[in-house]
Amino acid sequence: MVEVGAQVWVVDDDRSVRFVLAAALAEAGYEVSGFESAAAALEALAQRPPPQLLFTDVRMPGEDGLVLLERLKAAQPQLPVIVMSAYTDVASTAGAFRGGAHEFLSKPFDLDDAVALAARTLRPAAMPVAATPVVDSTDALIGDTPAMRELFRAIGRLAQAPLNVLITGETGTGKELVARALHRESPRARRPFIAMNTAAVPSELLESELFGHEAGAFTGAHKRHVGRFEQADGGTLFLDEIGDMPLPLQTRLLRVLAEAEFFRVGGRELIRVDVRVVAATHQDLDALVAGGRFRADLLHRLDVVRLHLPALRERRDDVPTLADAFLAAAAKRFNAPVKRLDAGARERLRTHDWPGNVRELENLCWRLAALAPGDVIGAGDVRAALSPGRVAEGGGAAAWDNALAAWARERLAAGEADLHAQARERLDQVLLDAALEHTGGRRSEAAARLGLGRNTLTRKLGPRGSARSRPGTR
Ligand SMILES: Nc1ncnc2c1ncn2[C@@H]1O[C@H](COP(=O)(O)OP(=O)(O)OP(=O)(O)O)[C@@H](O)[C@H]1O
Repeated sequence: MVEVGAQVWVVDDDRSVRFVLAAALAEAGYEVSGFESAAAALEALAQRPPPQLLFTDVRMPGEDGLVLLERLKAAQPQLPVIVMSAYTDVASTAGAFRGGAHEFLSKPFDLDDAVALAARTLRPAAMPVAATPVVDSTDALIGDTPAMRELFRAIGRLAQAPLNVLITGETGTGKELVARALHRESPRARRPFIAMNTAAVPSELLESELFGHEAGAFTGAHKRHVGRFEQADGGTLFLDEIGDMPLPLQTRLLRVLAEAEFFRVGGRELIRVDVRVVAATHQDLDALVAGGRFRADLLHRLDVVRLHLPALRERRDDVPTLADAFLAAAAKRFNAPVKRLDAGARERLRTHDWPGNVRELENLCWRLAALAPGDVIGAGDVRAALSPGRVAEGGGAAAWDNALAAWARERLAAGEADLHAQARERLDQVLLDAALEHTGGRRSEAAARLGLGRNTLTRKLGPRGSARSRPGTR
């Protein structure tokens, strides 16, 4: 039942917003008063009974809507406040929810939605939200499409709640950035954010990575190691690629999540932790559960709330904005003037399919910033940078392509026939050497980093393998 006759206040310096919202609410049966500033609303509050619901804009001359929210929450903690703003970034939505906003309404909004929201709000009692210190925002999530605005609202709201969150979405859609935003805007912001990519750690090391081990717990464990759970105490643990977690470890993780305590590997001391777990995956976990490869009970525990990140091709209007931001970041890093995209380039970017999502776009922009001649980037430059073989990864890809093409041309000119086999062998060698160097000779880790099985890596290493890996390493 809508509480008809309830008092609703609308605070906005924009007369037309005030007018149309007040009219729509009045038509729905509410008693509406409009105010053009925070000061006017506060003054009225000192003189008459408070309303049952208040809508406020954020940016207004004088004190802004968030200050008004703060004052209202101090004076009338139970009064639900709906914050309206054209700025739907995470910092704004989180700021509003942190200040105790009941809801966040992105402008421009549909009047019917606003009225429905008022009705919903006035039905049950409003939920008070704990206040926390404001934290600076970095790693801004960019996006202005409806899907992203919805996501930002959800992040703002969820950051305050001590719930586990599961983030789904294709590779490169920004899952880690969302996890960081959830942490940054949460009451845990001053404690650590610890990330672990399940797929990047060899399965035999995962348990000790997560829970730590005591000295001598297994061969090679010379010193006590504090696991990620302990490192994240009081903060947030981000478990990326959770779908890759082996079943036995899923069982252990489930137990730890249920009990908030565990033993280090080989340890006797019971470790208690207070950790919020945010997990992410690009896989369909429900399908993995159906196939018996992921525990249903673990999924339920991680998936208290699910945030889905749309693929970039589902929000094409964000592409030019993201591209501008990446070009600006690249220019800053190169200490060079910012390159601009002309209309053709923007359209070419918008219509690309982006299998690698935002990461692919980011890499492309860095290539364009480094390689496109001139300060204005045209459709031709974009097309060249998008040409096959250059799409997915890495700022050095263009140089690599050029070197490979030169090599191929040379061999073809020399009349050679089995170029592909030769190229593959070189590719394997270069990748393996780089990965082994990176991991200090640890083969399992090198294989995981390359996305190869350990047996495949050993096969590729061939006879040279035994000479290369260090004694005692795995
Ligand atoms: N909305 C966004 N605004 C700005 N940058 C973004 C956005 N989404 C993603 N990025 C950038 O794209 C890159 C990939 O993002 P991120 O690592 O969060 O993706 P992911 O979904 O976790 O990828 P994966 O599944 O491969 O781990 C990062 O450099 C990130 O900063």
